[in-house]
Amino acid sequence: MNIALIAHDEKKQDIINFAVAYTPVLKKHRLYATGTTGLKIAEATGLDVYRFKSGPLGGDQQIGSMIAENKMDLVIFFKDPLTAQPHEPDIAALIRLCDVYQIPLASNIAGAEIFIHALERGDFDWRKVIRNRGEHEV
Ligand SMILES: O=C(CO)COP(=O)(O)O
Repeated sequence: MNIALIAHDEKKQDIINFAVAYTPVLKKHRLYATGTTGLKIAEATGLDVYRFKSGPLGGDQQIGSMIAENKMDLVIFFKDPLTAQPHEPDIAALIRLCDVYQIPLASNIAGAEIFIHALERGDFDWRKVIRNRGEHEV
């Protein structure tokens, strides 16, 4: 599975803790991240993470582009609900594309923990079918 990992600054420690706790699961998948999030996860876990640009510099849009191309299976995006971001339109666009293409999105650690167990159980294997068809459902 291709998994995107993203966190705003106030949530970076959450995503590091999450990635450390679930390194054995995450290492079985292809990981993508926005710039700073990816760097911090790689440093903390040793996981191989493909890093896009930092969020405010277009990273959310790059991940959105992968969704539009049917190349992203799961998005874990720990948003900071208490701080205004300079790139709110990009964040909204990424979330919107998850909804357009039915891509599972966890926006906090509580949801992400459920996702990771679901991933282990194979609950997201339907994504392989959709991806291998080469086109989205919509
Ligand atoms: O801003 C972000 C997501 O909207 C995250 O970007 P960074 O991972 O580069 O901090």
